[in-house]
Amino acid sequence: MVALSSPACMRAKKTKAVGIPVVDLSVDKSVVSELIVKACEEYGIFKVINHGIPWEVTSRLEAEGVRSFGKPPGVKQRAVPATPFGYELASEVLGLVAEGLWIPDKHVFSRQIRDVQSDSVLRFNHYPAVNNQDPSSKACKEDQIGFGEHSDPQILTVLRSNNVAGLEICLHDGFWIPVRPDPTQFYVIIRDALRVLTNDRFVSARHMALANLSRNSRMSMMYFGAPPLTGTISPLPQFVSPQKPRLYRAFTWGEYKKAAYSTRLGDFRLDLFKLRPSDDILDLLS
Ligand SMILES: O=C(O)CCC(=O)C(=O)O
Ligand SMILES: [Fe+2]
Repeated sequence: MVALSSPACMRAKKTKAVGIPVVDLSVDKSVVSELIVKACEEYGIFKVINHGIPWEVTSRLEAEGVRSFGKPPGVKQRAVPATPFGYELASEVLGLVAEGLWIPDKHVFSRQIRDVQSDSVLRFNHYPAVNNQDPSSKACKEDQIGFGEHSDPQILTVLRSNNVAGLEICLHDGFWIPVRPDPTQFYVIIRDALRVLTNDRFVSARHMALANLSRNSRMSMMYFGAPPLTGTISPLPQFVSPQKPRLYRAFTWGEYKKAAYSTRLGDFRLDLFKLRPSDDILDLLS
């Protein structure tokens, strides 16, 4: 399946040489948690190293993914129930996020994905190798989009790809930067629900994947950490003040998921849940 981009992303893309933050999980917790918070505020994405996930686990899962796809052409996606891949790492990162934000309840975020009813999934994307195309061709990049511009709706993503490039991230200032593939490490991407919980203190990075321009196929796997369908997503009191009024009404993950599936990939779905100055906050909270 090819996920087409919305017209909004057909504008010219700018790129700049900026590195994505790297977080070493083996160093002192207070240092790591501070770095993670900074990365979530400024980029909405970071790379984790020294994560403790054995290489055999990742490569076995990738081999399963490759087997499950077969060979027909086109970008394909396959979602399966979340396995331990990504789950432990996501929980650890969310604990560190709470610590870095000085929230006394260290499980305030990780609880959302640890619930037995959690709606988390594991997804494989496959971008087949290109055999008949000159990879250096000057074709417009927008014609080569494999997975269009979007932000992910859940809490956070743990992404790992093989050694073939394709993922790009949009920074605050509208610059797009390529995310260098690193099969031994993981990227963590902040998603819309975590952005809402922090009342926009964190950014949910818009990203896309280019169609494969390489002679090797690209395989990415992503753990999407999500709350249960009935789980409430609402700015936490710590992030709301007279200076920073509440930006969103409370909604359930089920509601947001429905909105995500009934809008186009590139739409800014959070706008549907934004409070307007005329909204009566007391009505919305009751
Ligand atoms: O395949 C990739 O690298 C990214 C795909 C993606 O953003 C998604 O599946 O949500
Ligand atoms: Fe995504």
